[in-house]
Amino acid sequence: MTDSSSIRFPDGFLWGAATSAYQVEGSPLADGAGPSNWHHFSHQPDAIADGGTGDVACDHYRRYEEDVALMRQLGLQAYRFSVSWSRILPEGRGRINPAGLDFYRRLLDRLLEAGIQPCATLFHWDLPQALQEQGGWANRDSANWFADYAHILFRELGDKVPLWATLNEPWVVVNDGYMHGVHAPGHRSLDEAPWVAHNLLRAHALGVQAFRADGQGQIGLVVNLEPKYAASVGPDDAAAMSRAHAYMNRWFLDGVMLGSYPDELAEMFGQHWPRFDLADMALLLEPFDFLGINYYTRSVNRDAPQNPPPHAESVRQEGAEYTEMGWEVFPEGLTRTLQWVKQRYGDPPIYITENGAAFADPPAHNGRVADPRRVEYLRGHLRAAHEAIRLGVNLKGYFAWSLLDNFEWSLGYAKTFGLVQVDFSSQRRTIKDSGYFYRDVIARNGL
Ligand SMILES: N#[N+]C[C@@H]1[C@@H](O)[C@H](O)[C@@H](O)[C@@H]2O[C@H]12
Repeated sequence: MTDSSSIRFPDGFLWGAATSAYQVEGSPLADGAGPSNWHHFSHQPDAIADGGTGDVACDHYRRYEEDVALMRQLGLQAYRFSVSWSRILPEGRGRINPAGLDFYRRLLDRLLEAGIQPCATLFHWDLPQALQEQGGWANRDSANWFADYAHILFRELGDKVPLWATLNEPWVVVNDGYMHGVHAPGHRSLDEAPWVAHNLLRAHALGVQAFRADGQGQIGLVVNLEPKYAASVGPDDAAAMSRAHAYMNRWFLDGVMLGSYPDELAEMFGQHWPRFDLADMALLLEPFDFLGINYYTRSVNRDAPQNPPPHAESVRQEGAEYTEMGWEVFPEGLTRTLQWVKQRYGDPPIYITENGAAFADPPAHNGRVADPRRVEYLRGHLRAAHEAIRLGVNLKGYFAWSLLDNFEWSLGYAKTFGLVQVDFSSQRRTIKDSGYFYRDVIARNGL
C-alpha cells in the first residue's frame, strides 16, 4: 500500500537538479574550446547506441538563460552542473581559453540572479582529448594536471560557487571506460584500471588541497553507490555479493575515508593489482567537506567466475519494477545505503547528488508530459531519504537527475531522465508532470 502520510524535511534542506557539461551543453568546440575524450569517443563508429553525439545535446551552451528560467519556474534552490575542462584548457594544460571561463561566469551570474545556488563539479567524465593522448588517467601526472585545472577554476570562479565537487562517479570512469570499454576512452585493461582509480583519487585529494589554498565554500566527492544483495543463501552467491560490494561501493570510499583499498580487490585482480605507495594512501585521506551520493537502484548478485572482477552478475527479480535502464526500482536501498555510509565512514555530511529514473515518456501533448512512473519513483525515494534522516543520517540536500532529458552517454538520447522533456528536433522544453510534482515538493519542503 502506498504511504500517503505527509513528511517534512529539515529547515534548510537543499533542493536541486543536476546535469553535466557533455550531456547538455552541445557546442563542444565553440569559442576556442578543445575536444574532450567524449567528443572523440562519441564520434567513433558504433560507440553510441543511436549514433548520437554531444555536438548539440540540449544546446545548453546557447540556451542556458532559458534553462535558468526553467529552473526558476521549478523553484530549484540549487543547480548541480559540471565544467568542461577542455573549454577552460583546450589542451588540458597551459593555455587558458578566456571564452570558456566567460561562459561559466555568465551561467553563474544568471543562477545567482535567480537565487539558485550553483554546485559545480570539476570533472564529470569529459577529459581533454589532448590529455587522453598523453595516457589520460592512467598517467600518474594526471593528478597534477587536474590540480592545476582546479586551481584555475577556484581562482576564476570561486567567488560564485559555494559547493564544489572534484569528481563525479570515478568508479564509472574505471568500470565503463577501462574495464568494459563502453565509455571513453574505450579501454579493457585489468592493468590500467587499478592505476586509473588510484590516480583519480590522487587527483581528488590534490584538488581538495588546491581548494584549501584558493577556494571558498565547501568541496566534496561524488560517488555512485548501489547496495548489493545475494541471489541465494548459498556461499558462492554470498561471496559474489561481497566482492561486488567491495568493487563498487567500498573501492573509492575506503580509499579516501579509510586510506586503504578493500583486500578483496587485490584478490580479484590478482597479479594485475599494483602495490601502492604508503605516501599515496596517506594523501588520499585529505579531508573534504561532504560526500555526494548518486543513487539509482540495487543489484542482486550471483557468482560468475567467468566474468572479469568482481566475478559476479546481477539477477533480474521476478515481479519487481524496472526502469528503461534495466534498473530495479528499489527505494529502500537508498535508506540502507545512507545508513551504511553513516556507520562505516563516520557520519559525513551527505547530499544526494543524483537520483532519478529513465522511463519511456510520451511526447508532449497540449503542453503536458504525463510521466506518472517518474512521479512515483521520486515520491518513493524522497520517502526513503526522509527515513534515513529520521534514522540520524546527516543528509543536507537532494538533486534530481536530471533537469533535462539529455545525452545518456553510450545509450545516446533514447533514455530520458529529465524533469523537463527536450524535443531534440526543435529544442523545445516542456516541464513534465514530475517537474511540477518536484516543484510542489520544494515549495512544501516535503511530501
Ligand atoms: N546512467 N545514467 C544516469 C546518470 C548519468 O546520466 C550521469 O551522468 C551519471 O553521473 C550517473 O549515471 C547516472
